[in-house]
Amino acid sequence: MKHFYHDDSLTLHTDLYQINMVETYWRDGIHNKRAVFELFFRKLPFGNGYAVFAGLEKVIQFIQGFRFSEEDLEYLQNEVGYKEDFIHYLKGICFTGTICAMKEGELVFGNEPILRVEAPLAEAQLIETALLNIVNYQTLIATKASRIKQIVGDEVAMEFGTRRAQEMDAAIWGTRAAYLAGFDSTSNVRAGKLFGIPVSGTHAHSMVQAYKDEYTAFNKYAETHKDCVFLVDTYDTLRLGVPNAIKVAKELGDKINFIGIRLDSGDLAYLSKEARKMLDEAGFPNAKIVASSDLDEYTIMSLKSQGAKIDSWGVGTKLITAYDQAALGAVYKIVSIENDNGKMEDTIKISSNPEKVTTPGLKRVYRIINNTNHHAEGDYIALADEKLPEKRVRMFHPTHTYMNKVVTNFTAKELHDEIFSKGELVYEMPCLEESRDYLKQNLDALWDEYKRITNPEDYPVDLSQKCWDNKMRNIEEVKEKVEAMKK
Ligand SMILES: Nc1ncnc2c1ncn2[C@@H]1O[C@H](COP(=O)(O)OP(=O)(O)OP(=O)(O)O)[C@@H](O)[C@H]1O
Ligand SMILES: O=P(O)(O)OC[C@H]1O[C@H](OP(=O)(O)OP(=O)(O)O)[C@H](O)[C@@H]1O
Ligand SMILES: O=C(O)c1cccnc1
Repeated sequence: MKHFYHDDSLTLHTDLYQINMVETYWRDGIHNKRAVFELFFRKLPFGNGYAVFAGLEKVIQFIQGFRFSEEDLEYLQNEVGYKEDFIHYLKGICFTGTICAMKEGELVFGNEPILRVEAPLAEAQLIETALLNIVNYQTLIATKASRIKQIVGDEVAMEFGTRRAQEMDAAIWGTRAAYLAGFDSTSNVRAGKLFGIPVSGTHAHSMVQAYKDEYTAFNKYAETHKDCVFLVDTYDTLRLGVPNAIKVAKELGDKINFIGIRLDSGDLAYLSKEARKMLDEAGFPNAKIVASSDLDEYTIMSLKSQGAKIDSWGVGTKLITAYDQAALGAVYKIVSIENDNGKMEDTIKISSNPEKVTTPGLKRVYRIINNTNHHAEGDYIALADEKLPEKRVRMFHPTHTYMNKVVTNFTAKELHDEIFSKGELVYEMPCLEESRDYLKQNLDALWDEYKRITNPEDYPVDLSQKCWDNKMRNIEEVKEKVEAMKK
C-alpha cells in the first residue's frame, strides 16, 4: 500500500463481498431493484428467556453518515482495484430507503425481525455488515446487563468494565447498553459525557500502595473528596482495611461523607458480613458495602443466597465482554425483491435445518397483550398487508404446529416504528432515560416464567396463518424448481 488513509469514514465498515456483489448488481443493471431485508437472531443468548434490543441510536448515526468519502473511493480504486466507472457510481450513493425497527429497550425473541430495511438492493447490501455489527454487540450486552440487574434487584449495579472491554468503542457502547438495561452508573467518564449516564467510582489499590498505608491514603483522599468509599482489601481486609476506614471516618466526622467501603477480593460473603458488623458497631449503620471482583449474575446470586451484606455491585469483565457468550448471532436475510415486472416477489432460503429456513415476505410483528392481566401472550408475525383479527387470534408454533392456543380480549401492539422513510430520518429517538423506562415497563408485562435466568419457558413467537401458508407455498415452489432441474 502506497500510503495510509486517515479519515475514519464508517461507510467502508463493511465486508468486501458486499461491495463485490454491488459491482455485480450494478454492471448487470439490477442495483436499484427494491429489496427487503430483515435483521433477526435465531437463538436467545445466555440461555435467557428474552433479549433487550439496543443499537438503534448508533444505527441512525451510521445511516446518516452513509456516503463514501474521497479517501474511501481513492482507497477502493487505488488499493483494492475497482474500476473508475464503478467508483463513480459509488460516489453518488447514500441511503434512500426505508428502515423500520423496534424501539431500544424492546424485548426481542428468536426469529422475529428486529429491524427491516426496504431499499435499492445495492444500498441494502452495503449497510448489512455495520447494522449487524452494531445490533449484535449492543443487544448482547444489554441482555447480559438485564440478567445481572434482575439478580441485583433494587440494589445498585455499577458498570466497571472499560479496562477489560474489547477496545474503546465496545466500552462506550457497551456501557450505554448496560445503562439502558438497568445499570445505575458507569465508571467511564467519556460515556457519562456522551450519554448523560451517571458516573461513579471509588479508588484503586495503587493509591493505597502509593501512600504505603491505608490510614494515610484514606486521609489524603478525604482531604480532596467529600464523598468517600475506601478500598479495604489491599493488605488485610478485616485486620487493617476496615479498621482504618472506620478510624478515618470517625476522626473526620462531618468533614466527609463516609459512603462506605469496597471489597475486591477474598470471600465476599464472609468479609461483607464481618465488615457489616464492624461498621454497625462503630456507629456507621448507613455505610454501604460495595463489592467487585469478577462478578456476574451467578456469583451475585450465590453471594445473596449466602446472606452477603453487599449494597452495591461493581461489574466489569463478565458484563462488558459478554463473558459466557461471545456473540449474539443475528443475521440479515433478504425476504422479498422486485421482479422484472416491477412487482415485489417473496424469496426464501431453504435449509435442511427447519430453524434456518427463512420466512418470506414483508412482515409486521405484533405483541399480543392480554387485556385482563396486561401480560404478553406472545409475538405474532403477520404479512404486512394482512388485516389482524380483532377479537380472536389463533397462535401456533411455526415448526411444532400442534402447540397452539386461542387468545381473545387482547391488544395487538405493533413493534416496529418507521425510522427512515425514503432516506429521511422520520423518527424522534427517545432519550436514554425514556428507553430505560420503556424496558422496565416491558419487563413488568412479561411473565416471571420468561424472566428467570436459568431454564426459562419458551416465549411464543408465532406466524399468522397467512404468513405460514405463504412460507409453505414458497418452500413447495422451490422444491418443484429443484425437481424440475433434476429432470
Ligand atoms: N462467597 C463467595 N461465593 C461465591 N463466589 C465468591 C465468593 N467470594 C468471592 N467469590 C468469587 O470468587 C472469585 C474469586 O476470584 P479469585 O480467585 O481471582 O480471587 P480474589 O479473591 O478476587 O483475589 P485476587 O483479586 O487477589 O486475585 C471471584 O469471581 C469472586 O467474585
Ligand atoms: O472484576 P471486574 O468485574 O472486571 O471489575 C473491575 C475490576 O477492575 C479493577 O481491578 P484492577 O485489578 O484492574 O484494578 P485495581 O488495581 O484497582 O484493583 C477493580 O478492582 C475490579 O476488580
Ligand atoms: O471506581 C471503582 O471502584 C472502579 C472502577 C473501574 C474498575 N474497577 C473499579
